[in-house]
Amino acid sequence: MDVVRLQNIVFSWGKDAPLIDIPSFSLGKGERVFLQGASGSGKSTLLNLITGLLTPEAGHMYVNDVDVAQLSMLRRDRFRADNIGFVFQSFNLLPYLSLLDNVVLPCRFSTLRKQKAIERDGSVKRSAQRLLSELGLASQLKTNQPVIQLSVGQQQRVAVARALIGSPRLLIADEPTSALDADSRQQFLDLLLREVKTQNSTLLLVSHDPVLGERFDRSVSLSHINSVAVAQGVNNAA
Ligand SMILES: Nc1ncnc2c1ncn2[C@@H]1O[C@H](COP(=O)(O)OP(=O)(O)OP(=O)(O)O)[C@@H](O)[C@H]1O
Repeated sequence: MDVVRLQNIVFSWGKDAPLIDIPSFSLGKGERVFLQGASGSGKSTLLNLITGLLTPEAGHMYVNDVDVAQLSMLRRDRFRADNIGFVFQSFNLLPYLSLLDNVVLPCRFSTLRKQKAIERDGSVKRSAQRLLSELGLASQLKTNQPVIQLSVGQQQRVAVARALIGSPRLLIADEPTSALDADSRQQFLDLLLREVKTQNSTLLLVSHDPVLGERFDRSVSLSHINSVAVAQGVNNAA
């Protein structure tokens, strides 16, 4: 079964010519896909379309067989909270909350993820503790300090635990390794790929670092799936 299926998706920013025109693109259940492309080619825009933060002008955007673009904004927000975990370049953690409080947040917004966390670990708190321990943050968990006191690499792992709690079917990661050095990048990827596999979630990760692509089930270049040629882009993903 496909977790994500795009059909004839067209999107433009304002009155500009289309940036995205994708006849067909899909992600299978449990598949881990690396997305690369020139700077400015529309990778982040595509991720925002898949998550329903942006609405296409035409086409169908199915996530778990639900056409996200057809949902009202309220239902889209609920659908996103239930089904999609995010890891952003800037983490988007709440700096003065503890690591545990940051990780449990998605379960406050999604009853489905809360139920799944409870089914798996007995409680949301225990699920957050398990993920943080598996991600190497057991000692930080004991002091449960505000995330602002953690290193960049540690904050990144908190962001991964938050994205994974309640086993969302789809994980979206936009340049999640850009703040890390080469060794830390590989370690971070080890953790992310392992956890995603354990949960049988589908992963779509965007990065400019083509070396990381070797670790994925499939590597996709946006220019290969997008009919629009973006001339102004600087191809730093070659
Ligand atoms: N909010 C916005 N309003 C108008 N145009 C936008 C907006 N966000 C992005 N764009 C434009 O869409 C194009 C694609 O941007 P996007 O961020 O999706 O590219 P990207 O491939 O993720 O780039 P990068 O690799 O540099 O992060 C750019 O020309 C950008 O200026």
